[in-house]
Amino acid sequence: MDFENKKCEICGKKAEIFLFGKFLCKNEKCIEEAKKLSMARHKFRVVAVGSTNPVKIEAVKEGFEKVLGAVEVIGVDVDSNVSSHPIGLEETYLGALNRAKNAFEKVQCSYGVGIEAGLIEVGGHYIDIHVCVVFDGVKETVGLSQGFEYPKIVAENVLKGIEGGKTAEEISGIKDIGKNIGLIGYLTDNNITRKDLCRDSVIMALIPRMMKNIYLY
Ligand SMILES: O=P(O)(O)OP(=O)(O)OP(=O)(O)OC[C@H]1O[C@@H](n2cnc3c(O)ncnc32)[C@H](O)[C@@H]1O
Ligand SMILES: [Mg+2]
Repeated sequence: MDFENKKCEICGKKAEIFLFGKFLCKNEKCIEEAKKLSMARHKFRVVAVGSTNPVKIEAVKEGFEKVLGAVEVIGVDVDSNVSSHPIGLEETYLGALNRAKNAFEKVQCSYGVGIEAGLIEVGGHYIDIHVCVVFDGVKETVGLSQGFEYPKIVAENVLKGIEGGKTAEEISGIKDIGKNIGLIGYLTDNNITRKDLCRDSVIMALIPRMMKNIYLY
């Protein structure tokens, strides 16, 4: 980036860095001021989630607040236009993208967000992964969660067309497990919950939207 003749947008001295969407000198006070101004820009924004699953809605709220600041999150029932338990990264991504775009169309919002859990196979192991897509009406950004290996019976049932959540309920004895701690919560004694996986995927999808990164994407 060319800093020739560029002035710090806070104090007017020679600019040496580009941060929070501003040319800045390296003075701590200027950097702090620019950070405050950039956060102030992210006042209440409406974010529409393409799901009514409380785990996903809460995860989107926490992920956005961690990265972009205060938001109002609304969950809406939309079609993913993929199977109920997608297999393969491509189909899972498509489900998340469709949810994000459909939610964006349904609600007057700044961002539409889709989170889709899918099953990916690697080396004969079946991994549960969450894909998040954030759509702003023009471009989408994408992120993935940590993945964990599904117990064999769960993976086999998904391949037979039985949603993972159903088998997960049988294994754990927890009704609607996909709408609370998730199979991952049961398997890890709540050290990691499904909300954590969903929130991670949201934060990953927001990296390209952080002020300091925008010009890199
Ligand atoms: O209402 P939606 O948004 O569809 O919420 P969902 O829980 O069905 O979420 P997905 O469609 O994205 O998930 C596809 C399937 O994967 C299951 N699933 C994924 N991760 C899970 C977990 O950690 N615990 C239980 N089920 C899980 C989920 O229950 C679904 O049957
Ligand atoms: Mg579902």
